Amino acid sequence: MDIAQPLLRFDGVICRFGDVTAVDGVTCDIAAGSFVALVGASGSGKSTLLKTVNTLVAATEGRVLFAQADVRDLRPAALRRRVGYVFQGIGLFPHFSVAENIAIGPRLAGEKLAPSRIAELLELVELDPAFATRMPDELSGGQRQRVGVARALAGGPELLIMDEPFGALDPITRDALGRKVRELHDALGLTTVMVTHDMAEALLLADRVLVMNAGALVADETPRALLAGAGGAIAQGLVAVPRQQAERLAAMERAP
Ligand SMILES: Nc1ncnc2c1ncn2[C@@H]1O[C@H](COP(=O)(O)OP(=O)(O)OP(=O)(O)O)[C@@H](O)[C@H]1O
Repeated sequence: MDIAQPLLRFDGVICRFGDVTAVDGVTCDIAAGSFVALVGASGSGKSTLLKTVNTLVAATEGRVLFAQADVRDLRPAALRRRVGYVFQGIGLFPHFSVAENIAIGPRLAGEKLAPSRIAELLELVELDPAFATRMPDELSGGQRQRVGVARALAGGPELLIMDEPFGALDPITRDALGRKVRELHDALGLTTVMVTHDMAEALLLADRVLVMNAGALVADETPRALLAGAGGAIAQGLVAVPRQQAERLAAMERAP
């Protein structure tokens, strides 16, 4: 692939649902190999924008290009294979085993995953391969999310898109899984776009942070630039939350 070309391009994307304009003209390139966090207030259009990538939502206007092809022109099976996703509300199939859940994408594309590949995927997300035969309700929330990540990686995707993947987890599991995903991103040479409500998570995991407000992109900065004050008032309002928490904790430590 031409390295000058982005892996993902949002080109004037607008998404309307009746009277609501959820995404209001987003234009942005995402380079291969980058880890991008998408943040912003509830209802700002993050999930909708992400869903245009795997065509769960169709752009009303504009285009989404994946490796220079309009996603609407790609065969769904090919798109599913090349774009792994972990989405809020799209959990594991409860009546399928862990192995069957992980293998579902390739199976829909007519390919059977070997047990050794399933074991390898479980090991990638630090689960014992013996989990393959378990049912989802026999797993903790964190383990289920790990299986969700393994499922997203099963087709050997180039792009990983994640919508609040760690939202329902306790802070320690959330931190561990976030680091694991960043490690997998680096090791597998992925391109990752992750929606998160947690600015600290975005700053710590991503190379680049996109901030949405009322359907529009209002900031596009590196974590370092955001911490140095860049990005404007909305971005800085989000950065202030973890910064003030850290300052309050530091003040408590200093207090007699
Ligand atoms: N299928 C839909 N039908 C109608 N309106 C929708 C639909 N999906 C999203 N919306 C609306 O579009 C706007 C943006 O929603 P979206 O879920 O993209 O925001 P978000 O930034 O991801 O929010 P959150 O952080 O709460 O998940 C909201 O006003 C929402 O109600």
